[in-house]
Amino acid sequence: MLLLNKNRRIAMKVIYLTGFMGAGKTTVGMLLGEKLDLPVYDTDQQVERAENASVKDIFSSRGEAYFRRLEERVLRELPTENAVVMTGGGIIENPDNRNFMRNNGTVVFLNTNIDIILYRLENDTSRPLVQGRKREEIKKLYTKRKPLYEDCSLSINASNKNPEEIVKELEAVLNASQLGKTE
Ligand SMILES: Nc1ncnc2c1ncn2[C@@H]1O[C@H](COP(=O)(O)OP(=O)(O)OP(=O)(O)O)[C@@H](O)[C@H]1O
Ligand SMILES: O=C(O)C1=C[C@@H](O)[C@@H](O)[C@H](O)C1
Ligand SMILES: [Mg+2]
Repeated sequence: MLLLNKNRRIAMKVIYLTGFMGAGKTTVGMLLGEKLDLPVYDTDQQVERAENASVKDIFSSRGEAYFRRLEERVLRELPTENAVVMTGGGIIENPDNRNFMRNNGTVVFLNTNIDIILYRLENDTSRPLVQGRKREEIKKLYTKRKPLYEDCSLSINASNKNPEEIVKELEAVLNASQLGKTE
């Protein structure tokens, strides 16, 4: 049975949180993990741990392709049961990653309006794909990726809501989507 009530839970597939940079994956994921009493993992943090370097430094010293290979590897090394996994914003660009997440868990797209995201990212210096880029370029990347986020996921409207409201809605949607399913 896949139930989101921790008192009744036997086993649960991983909840993968996807979405653009700044969408709120880490904020919402931490809260969701707390509420469901599940461990949380963040693929960016796992990559950083594996390399003992920041995402920014990995991009600048080894390049994006190298980062993407590490990202693909850590995704596969993480638990595939009873966990919340927050993913890097670009993880869905790789179709193998989308299939992996779809096959191993419930994929949730945190759908946050691009204007809110741009506001949040305005003074960011930690995200290599934001730094030095014009708003229009970031918007273009978002537009290119949006169908990929939507492709594999349950979509949650995360704009103009506080993290608690998003988690509440997420729990309701996940419970509804899992009703009647048994394993
Ligand atoms: N629902 C929300 N309402 C208001 N602010 C939020 C909300 N969710 C997140 N934030 C704020 O937006 C910023 C980005 O959030 P967060 O780091 O959780 O995004 P992310 O999706 O994990 O980004 P990244 O892809 O870069 O890891 C943070 O400053 C966070 O406090
Ligand atoms: O959107 C992206 O491609 C990225 C998002 C971040 O989470 C990091 O994974 C990295 O900065 C790349
Ligand atoms: Mg994050």
